[in-house]
Amino acid sequence: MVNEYPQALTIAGSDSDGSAGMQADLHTFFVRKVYGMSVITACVAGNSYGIHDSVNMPEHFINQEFKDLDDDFDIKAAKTGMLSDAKLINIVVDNYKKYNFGPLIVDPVIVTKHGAMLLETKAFETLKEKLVPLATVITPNFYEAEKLADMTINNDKDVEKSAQILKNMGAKNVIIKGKHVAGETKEVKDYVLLESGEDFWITGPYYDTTHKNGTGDSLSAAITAEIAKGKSVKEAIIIADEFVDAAIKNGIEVGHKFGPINHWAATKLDK
Ligand SMILES: Nc1ncnc2c1ncn2[C@@H]1O[C@H](COP(=O)(O)OP(=O)(O)O)[C@@H](O)[C@H]1O
Ligand SMILES: Cc1ncc(COP(=O)(O)OP(=O)(O)O)c(N)n1
Repeated sequence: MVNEYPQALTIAGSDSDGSAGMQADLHTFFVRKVYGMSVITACVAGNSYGIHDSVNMPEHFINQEFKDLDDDFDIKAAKTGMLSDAKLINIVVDNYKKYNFGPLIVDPVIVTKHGAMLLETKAFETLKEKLVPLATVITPNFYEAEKLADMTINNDKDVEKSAQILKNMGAKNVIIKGKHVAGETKEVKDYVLLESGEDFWITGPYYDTTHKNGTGDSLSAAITAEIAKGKSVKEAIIIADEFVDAAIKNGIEVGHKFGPINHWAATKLDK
């Protein structure tokens, strides 16, 4: 017997410790029951203590990855992650426009929660001009929203304003992940602004844990998986938020410092 599963793509960097980047995306695709494929843009060497080196993939190799996937598969949705610099953003944008891989979920990865820069500062303008307008959904964290909207965010009204700025740049739907500071935050709040103009906040408990690497990757990958299965953007965002909440709440003990979230914890939420 041959089973059919929707196919989804991550266009992202590889994270050697498996907690974030493409590995977190593929863990997420797997437990959300979509078949995951990858276009590797860069490779990061690191572990639970931090990131220690990275290299970008050559242009000809990335072009070949896109071509090979297009030649053979029926990808229903795709997401972007770490793109390192303006050159990689342009390569990805050109390939994405050339092929049909469905709705694009843009996780505008700039910096990890432990402070490692994954995108050159001088590439911010290219990200805004070239990639943001292609986004079916864009998923910045608080810091990324400030950088992309070019404003300081002090309160909920500012979060809403930054989402509208991203929408005006061409992103169809926006989710801004709330600010959270260990020891201070009691509740996490993500703000959603949909293409229709409908907007809402998703709130949940803050888990004080050192095991939360890859939360943003997993959220955007779960949105991608649910859209690949045919869910609406609104349904996909709500399911993905629940999924990441359960994966943070039930962490797994791997490594000696900052560890991963537990994608298995959330399989019971499968819908
Ligand atoms: N400690 C936490 N407790 C509960 N939810 C969290 C926690 N950290 C992140 N989240 C949630 O995980 C998702 C990803 O957010 P975030 O960690 O800010 O993204 P990023 O990894 O891009 O910085 C959001 O839905 C956010 O609300
Ligand atoms: C290769 C690679 N890509 C992305 C990240 C950052 O992942 P993200 O989920 O956005 O952020 P953290 O929750 O891990 O801070 C990464 N670390 N490596």
